[in-house]
Amino acid sequence: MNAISSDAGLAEPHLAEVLAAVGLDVEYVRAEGNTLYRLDEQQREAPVLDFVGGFGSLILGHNHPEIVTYAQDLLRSQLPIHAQFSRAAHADRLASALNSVLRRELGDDERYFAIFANSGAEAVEAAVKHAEFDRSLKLAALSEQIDAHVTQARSLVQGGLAVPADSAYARLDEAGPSGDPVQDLEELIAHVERWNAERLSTPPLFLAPEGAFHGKLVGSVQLTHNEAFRTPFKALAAQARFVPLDQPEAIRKTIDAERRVLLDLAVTDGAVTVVEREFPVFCAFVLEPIQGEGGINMVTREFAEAVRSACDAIGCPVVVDEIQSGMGRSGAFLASSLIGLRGDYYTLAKSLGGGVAKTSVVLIRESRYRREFELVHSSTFAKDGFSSLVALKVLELLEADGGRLYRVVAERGRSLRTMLETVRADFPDVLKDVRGAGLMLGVEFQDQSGSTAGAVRDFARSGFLGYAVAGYLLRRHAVRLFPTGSAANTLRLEPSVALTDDEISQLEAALRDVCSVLRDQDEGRFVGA
Ligand SMILES: Cc1ncc(COP(=O)(O)O)c(C/N=C/c2cc(O)cc(-c3ccccn3)n2)c1O
Repeated sequence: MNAISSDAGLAEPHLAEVLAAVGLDVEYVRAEGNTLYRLDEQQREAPVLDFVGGFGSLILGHNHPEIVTYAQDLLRSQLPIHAQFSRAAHADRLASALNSVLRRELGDDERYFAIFANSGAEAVEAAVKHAEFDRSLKLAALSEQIDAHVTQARSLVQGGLAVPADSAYARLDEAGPSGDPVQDLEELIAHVERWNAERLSTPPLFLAPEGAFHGKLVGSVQLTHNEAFRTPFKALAAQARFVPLDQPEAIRKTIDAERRVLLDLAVTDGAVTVVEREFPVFCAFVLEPIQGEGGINMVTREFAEAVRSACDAIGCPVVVDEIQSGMGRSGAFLASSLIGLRGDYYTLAKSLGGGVAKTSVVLIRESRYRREFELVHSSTFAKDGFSSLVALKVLELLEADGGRLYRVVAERGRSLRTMLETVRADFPDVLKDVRGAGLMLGVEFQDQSGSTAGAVRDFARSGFLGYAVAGYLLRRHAVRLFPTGSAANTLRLEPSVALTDDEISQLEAALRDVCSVLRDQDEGRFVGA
């Protein structure tokens, strides 16, 4: 491994340089289950135990035999993969199957409408677009109500049946009635229309927890907390207000701080008054029940209840992003069901494609769904026959035998977590925390900025310790883990449900070794080949 050094005043190393420097830039030639294969110096296949798991895309593992065989049979059958503007029977069946799973998991019969896409971020974009479509229709209805009230007030004043109330003049900062109630009302109406026009032109806001990751496309990247990903593109899309995951009370404070009203006219007992109507500033609250890219952070039941309560109070939809935590990875189909969080929208992707197809979906509960949205949103490849049928097969495997695989995920997750906790207990000076649920776990390493091992110190100070540790584990133990851009000291573990005790033991030996090297501050071993 080539150490990197920011002490020498070199420009900050880029991730690609770091991956190469620590030996992570490996080409893999085959994959199955939890194993990737590289070629060694003799061009022979060498196994690598993979805990990255496609960043949560492989709950069934690499190239699951039933999925691969099914995909091969589909292609041989010459099924229509792209037959847009026809009855998308396979996508409809997939939507129906997803509804059955949600009905089972959520325990109620409300229907969810499916909008399919091709990637996780695209599903989030569709969710954001639908939420804004819904907000814009609400605003249009509110504006129509206000226009009707203005017309009514104008008719009554012109008919001598009403006059502006004294309190109305306070809005105009005027001494009082001019003697011409018709003229006074017109001034009042002009004030109301100016006020409302200014607010109606205000872009919406989103709410998301600190540490959020929802993709890197134009709209979704503004819901991603990592400033390096988000701030260069701020000008392109509506902004989010981020709330700390450990401060549920911050949600209402943030909402209150952004409160806006529209002005309306009311006529009571012949007096025209100005009344305030809530302006829907927030378009949606978007959150992951278990933050992945943010470093495996759990949303608590308390935070979930605060989100639901605050959003219900302002009529704002809750978008539960299960793109990484869903599809059984937590030990339930939806990780949010483990904390009692009921979404108005759910996004799914990654493992929905079974490790061989690319597909995603946003599911919107019927009471929130705007059917007109389908006329303004589409995608060439979404709902394609191949991906829809593969996703159906994935659901069939997950739901088989009364959800046996979810129970296996929970049991394998307990075994993996027990091992990680044991290693952390033996190396408290090296491992800081173990977090997560099911087979979505994270191990946070202690800061090593003060290490006497120069390379360890440099990597830690450059924010690349996690990648350096990952490089050591790959080079020395043929075990593959990664940190994420937003939590560089936390290695994430997202293996498939096929995880074996031997694979857990192999990981344990690797972790104990690297923890010993860090505890001993043994630079030679850390950077060795
Ligand atoms: C909750 C959630 N919502 C939307 C998305 C976006 O999905 P797409 O990537 O399919 O567009 C993701 C995709 N996750 C990507 C991801 C998740 C993660 O935990 C780490 C890394 C990553 C990628 C490269 C280097 C290091 N880390 N990438 C997600 O996890």
